[in-house]
Amino acid sequence: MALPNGVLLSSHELLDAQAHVWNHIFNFINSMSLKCALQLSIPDIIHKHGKPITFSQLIDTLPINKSKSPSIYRLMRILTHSKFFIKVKIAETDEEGYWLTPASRLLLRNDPLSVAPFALAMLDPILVDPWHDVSEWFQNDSPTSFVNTHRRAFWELAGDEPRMNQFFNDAMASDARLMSGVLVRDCKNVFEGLKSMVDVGGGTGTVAKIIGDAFPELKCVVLDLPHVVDGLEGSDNLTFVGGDMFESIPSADSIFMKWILHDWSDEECVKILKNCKEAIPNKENGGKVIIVDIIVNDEKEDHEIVETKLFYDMLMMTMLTGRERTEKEWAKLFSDSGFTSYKITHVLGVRSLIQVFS
Ligand SMILES: C[S@@+](CC[C@H](N)C(=O)[O-])C[C@H]1O[C@@H](n2cnc3c(N)ncnc32)[C@H](O)[C@@H]1O
Ligand SMILES: O=c1cc(-c2ccc(O)c(O)c2)oc2c(O)c(O)ccc12
Repeated sequence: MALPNGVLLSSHELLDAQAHVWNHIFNFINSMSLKCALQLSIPDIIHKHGKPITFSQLIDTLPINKSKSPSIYRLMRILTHSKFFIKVKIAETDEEGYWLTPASRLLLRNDPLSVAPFALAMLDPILVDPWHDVSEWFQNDSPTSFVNTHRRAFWELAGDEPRMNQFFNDAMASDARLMSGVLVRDCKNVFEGLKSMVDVGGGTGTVAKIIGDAFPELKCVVLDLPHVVDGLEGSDNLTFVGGDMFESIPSADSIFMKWILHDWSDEECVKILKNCKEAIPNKENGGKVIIVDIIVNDEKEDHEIVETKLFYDMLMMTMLTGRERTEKEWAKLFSDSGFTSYKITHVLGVRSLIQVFS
């Protein structure tokens, strides 16, 4: 069979191509099915049930119009296919029931590590609408597609929409809990021996509290915008400072930045990193910047991991002026800011830990 441009394809190739296109057209159905299950609290219902739940038990518990029950079967079928639920045999009755997978355990609402707030924030129309206008953004002079759609920057809108602000802060805090647990468990050596650390853009201090508790000798300072840290209480080894990382960063022998640099352009990152360098006065004594962020590496990695990183890159492009970077691009930022060496540790899933030295 020939395509209009004369390329010859077998029937098999043609049908595969069609399936590939359809799969991509409907990719959003994965996201929206997930959103629907979260809004109906299906993971929580199964968790509360304490053992695999049969279809009829699930229907009895769900707050739905019961005439729609057969459609729940279809929702559960696609979410089982995408590994959010599994079907298992229930020993006593020989019936089948739905049970949670590691992915849906992360969607339980009251779990400290819950990704549910992040999912609900990212799938809210406010954050989905700008995706419809990306091509328009390419053609005009708006800084981001988000600004093009909403006429104001992300933070300005978060300030006016309490629902968005709450979702976003909860989303950041749950990731911070998940990640700091892994950091103090698997990356102890990175923090051992440090006397002071500033968590730049550390939000409400979730990471600093967990690291500070694991290393009581370490004095932690959280620097964030005044409206974020105003009124927050510190502790023996934790203080909050309201300020602007583009102006100056308090002095310490180490600086920590999680999920900061990917929000910003190269020029902005160099400004922040130069301020970090200024803040570390005692360069002989092991001063360093500790970065937790994505490194794009499209050659050696699993397809799903690479795709997730590229999703993040598009997210940063659409919502903010940031980007995800390859190791080479990171190295250039470090040398442009006056640092001499860096060391990468890959222990944090999609993200990496980078230590940067003066
Ligand atoms: C993506 S969040 C990351 C929060 C935290 N590091 C985490 O990973 O959970 C970015 C943070 O940077 C803060 N931020 C934005 N602009 C800033 C500035 N100019 N100076 C200091 N902090 C800033 C925001 O308030 C927000 O808390
Ligand atoms: O939607 C997002 C928005 C922001 C964000 C907005 C304004 C800022 O001034 C800032 O510093 C960060 O950051 C994100 C992020 O870091 C993620 O990993 C995922 C999503 C987002």
